[in-house]
Amino acid sequence: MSFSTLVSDLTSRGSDRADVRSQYSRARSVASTAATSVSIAGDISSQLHSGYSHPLSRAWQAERQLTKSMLIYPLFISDQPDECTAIPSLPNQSRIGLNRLVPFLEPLVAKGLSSVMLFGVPLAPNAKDALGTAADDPDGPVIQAIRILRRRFRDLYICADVCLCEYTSHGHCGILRDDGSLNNEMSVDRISDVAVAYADAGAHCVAPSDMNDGRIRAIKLKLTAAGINHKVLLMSYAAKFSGCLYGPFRDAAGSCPSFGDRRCYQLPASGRGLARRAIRRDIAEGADIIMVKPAGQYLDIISDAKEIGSDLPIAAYQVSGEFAMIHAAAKAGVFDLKAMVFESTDSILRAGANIIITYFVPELLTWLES
Ligand SMILES: NCc1[nH]cc(CCC(=O)O)c1CC(=O)O
Ligand SMILES: [Zn+2]
Ligand SMILES: [Zn+2]
Repeated sequence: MSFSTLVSDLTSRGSDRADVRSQYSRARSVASTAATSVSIAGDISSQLHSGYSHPLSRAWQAERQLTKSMLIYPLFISDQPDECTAIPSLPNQSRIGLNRLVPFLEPLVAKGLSSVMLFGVPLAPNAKDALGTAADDPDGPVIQAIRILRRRFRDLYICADVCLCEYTSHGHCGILRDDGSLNNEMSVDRISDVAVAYADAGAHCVAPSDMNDGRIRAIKLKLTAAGINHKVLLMSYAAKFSGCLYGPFRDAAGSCPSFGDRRCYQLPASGRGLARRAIRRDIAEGADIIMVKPAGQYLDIISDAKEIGSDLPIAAYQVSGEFAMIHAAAKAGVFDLKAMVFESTDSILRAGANIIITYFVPELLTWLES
């Protein structure tokens, strides 16, 4: 670090004057010793502070910069057509009914929104049962939303999350045996039917988040049998970790399990090897996109996914808990919201993702404008 960059670093960090003065004199004494002991010509490779305080020269350091086309915005579609209810644990996010969907999205599409991920929220009494029947109800929120969006927004890319937990009475991501454990075979059969129903309604991409073994292959086979495989991408939530970052989502979607937890089908936080196996397995089964979720706490897994799936797009889901944490910390004055959001998305891109699913999409569309 040269003397002048050290000083400009110190001043730009906003230290107060006295502080800067004392650090300045310390820097000067360091610099003067350095000047006598280091030959400038002999050690050029140690000089990394070559003037990147300018925003453009900072931007040039990035392998990839965030663009609007990398973003997918998650939406909670309610079965109550006129609903537009704020979700308390997810700042600025709402549950939206079918009648509110187009006016809600119009300004975002005008700002460059390119893709959404749909989650259905059945609120009607008796909407939930043991088989998650409402998941592929042709009049249900997801299938209807897909049809409306395809008709109204010609260029919008529509992804549909595929799972049963929003629709099952027990809140688990599949069909259960009498002893309460997941019946993998029945679950995969049901999940793959739901995926085909969403694809058939016009979803460009189906994204199974249930984690049942063998679902990627089953979905591919059924899409092929239905003659629509050529129209739809299959995005696998391949490396999905169980933890405490999904709480606000479960509030929003009403998908909290009524007993037990998701530990038998979601990965343990420490399970890097398991995640690598799941990524390899899902690629072998025919996944077109590999997703890692959550994002910020699992950057190494994103980088593993990029290495293992070097020929596939890699998506990262900055989940509800990450979003809520960043909001809460910004509100508490820990940092500036915008600066932190870009720091988080830069980290996700640096780790190797090229698609980011995040609740910050509306803000990012505004910030990426300038
Ligand atoms: N299969 C449900 C599902 N799909 C996406 C998320 C999490 C998204 C978020 O927290 O933002 C979850 C929650 C869960 O596994 O309980
Ligand atoms: Zn689920
Ligand atoms: Zn799930």
